Amino acid sequence: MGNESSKTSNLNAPLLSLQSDICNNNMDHSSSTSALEWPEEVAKRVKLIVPTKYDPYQDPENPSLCYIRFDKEKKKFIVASDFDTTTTQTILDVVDPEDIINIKVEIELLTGAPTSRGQEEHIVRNDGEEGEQHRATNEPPVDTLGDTYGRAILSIFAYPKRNLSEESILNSCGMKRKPEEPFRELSEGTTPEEAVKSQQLGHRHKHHRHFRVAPSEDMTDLSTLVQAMRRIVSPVDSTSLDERRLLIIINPVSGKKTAVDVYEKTVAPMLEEASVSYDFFITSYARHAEERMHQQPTNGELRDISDYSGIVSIGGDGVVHEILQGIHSRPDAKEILKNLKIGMVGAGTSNGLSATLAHASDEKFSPMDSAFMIAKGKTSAIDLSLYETTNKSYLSFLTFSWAYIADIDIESEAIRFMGFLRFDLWGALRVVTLRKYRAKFSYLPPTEDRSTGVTLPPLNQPLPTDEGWVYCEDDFVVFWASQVTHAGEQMHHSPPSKIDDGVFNIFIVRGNVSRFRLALIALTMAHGGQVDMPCVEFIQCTAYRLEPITMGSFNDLDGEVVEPGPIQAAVIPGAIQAFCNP
Ligand SMILES: Nc1ncnc2c1ncn2[C@@H]1O[C@H](COP(=O)(O)OP(=O)(O)OP(=O)(O)O)[C@@H](O)[C@H]1O
Repeated sequence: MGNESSKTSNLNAPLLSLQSDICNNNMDHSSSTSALEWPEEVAKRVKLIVPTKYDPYQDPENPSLCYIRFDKEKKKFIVASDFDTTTTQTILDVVDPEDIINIKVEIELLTGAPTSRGQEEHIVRNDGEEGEQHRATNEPPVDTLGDTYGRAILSIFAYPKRNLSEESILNSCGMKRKPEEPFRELSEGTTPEEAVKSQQLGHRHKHHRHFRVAPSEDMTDLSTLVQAMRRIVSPVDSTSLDERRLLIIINPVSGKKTAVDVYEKTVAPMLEEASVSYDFFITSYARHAEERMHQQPTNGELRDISDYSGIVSIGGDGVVHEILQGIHSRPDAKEILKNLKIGMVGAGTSNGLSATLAHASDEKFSPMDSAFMIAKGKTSAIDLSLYETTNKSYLSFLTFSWAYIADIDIESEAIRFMGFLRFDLWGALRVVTLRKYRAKFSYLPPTEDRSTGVTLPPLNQPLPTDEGWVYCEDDFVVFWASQVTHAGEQMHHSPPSKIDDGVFNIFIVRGNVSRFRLALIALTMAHGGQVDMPCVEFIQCTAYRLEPITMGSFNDLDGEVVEPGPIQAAVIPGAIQAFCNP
């Protein structure tokens, strides 16, 4: 367990002459109103050199200048040749603050006499992008090292959605990147809602911007500008970015065994760009992640998880399940849940939590899109639930299934090598060999106030008769209780669910269903098409108890087999924060 590695990004090390406030992240996030306060006069004074990719023919001895302004109405940063929006100007670039994970001032070190050129004298570049080279350092930006001197680079680390080429970013905001063209309003017939919607498509991809700052005696303006930009980029993140420290848990055997690759190529580089510190470890055996959650001795080489602001898993839902059971076993579980944030980068077979968080945030499902949400740092409360079987209790985040779905999930383990296809094949088999299971099912419908959870009597004691509980006994084919919309990246099985609605949505098909109808339901449930079909019910409740009469199925909690027999559950509303942006 001692094989944990630590990464603390130092890319934001303070520049001597710029004062640490340019580079540190101690931002005042106290109110979203202050987030939109834009230092217009200061921004006019910060002159940037137009990158050669925008103007390849400019004179390097006398380069053109540009400025960053903030369009409050459209909520976009605009890089333009002029500040005056009423006169002719060139819009060079438009950057959506929502796409930005960090803004830094870095120093490019050069040798030789300072000139306005210097492109051919660059030293190192740290992000592997095309364009002018630079590197982050805490060296001073003046000539203090013999013939070495530095110049400031303003870097914007952004991940717009893939379908937006540079041109279409501009178009979606109604601004074309034509030289000498005045600022344009949204093109005819395009509503602001449509422009926003057009950005809700596509995967994210890396599109960073680097601007050389024109030499200036006074760097305070640059500091003020960067801080204002940062406030707009993350106005409500109460955790200072400096305080963020994540524990990344990687399951190398999840799904197609890509988790280590996903970490190295996608997650680690993005966290470093976002200046997030983190420790990571690769699991060596089943339940390794669960063990890691146990309290660490204070003198040990590992940090206790209470020292982290968040835990991120790279793998499947099984790792998240382990993480939650590990936390659940601690005496300080309540405190941990209150303070910890969780994130998931799906690299397993199903990836239900990751797909649900992406869906709730209008993001696509992919490692890059999930890593973006984690690096961006926005969080929202999600519900968890407490399940109890005869001898054990569990913290759950995803689904409980019994009968048809549990049989498919657990029995198809035998053909695990087939990936997600295993569920389709086993599903078809189970339609042919249809099984019905009898059970007593009791549930508590939600009331107006869902902010506090329900406390249930022990499983061996009767439920109250006078508090609105509904009781039934029936044959069931499908019994699938969810707190998430997706049980997997290709399984949008519970469209009525919301991550923080304080209820279970229980998808039920009773024993009177025909094979043909069940086949239709099975074919459509991957995209939620079963919702309005005959024989399909969605029951909302804040707590329930299931007492199987026909034995033989599995109790499948979050994709893991738990103790068979009677089971009961209650929602824990908004129990933990998750990295997402609903
Ligand atoms: N190093 C390891 N060797 C063997 N098993 C491991 C190791 N690390 C974790 N595990 C186990 O692997 C199991 C499956 O992991 P995980 O859920 O990440 O992948 P998956 O089953 O492919 O995805 P999903 O749960 O989304 O369907 C977990 O139950 C966990 O206990």
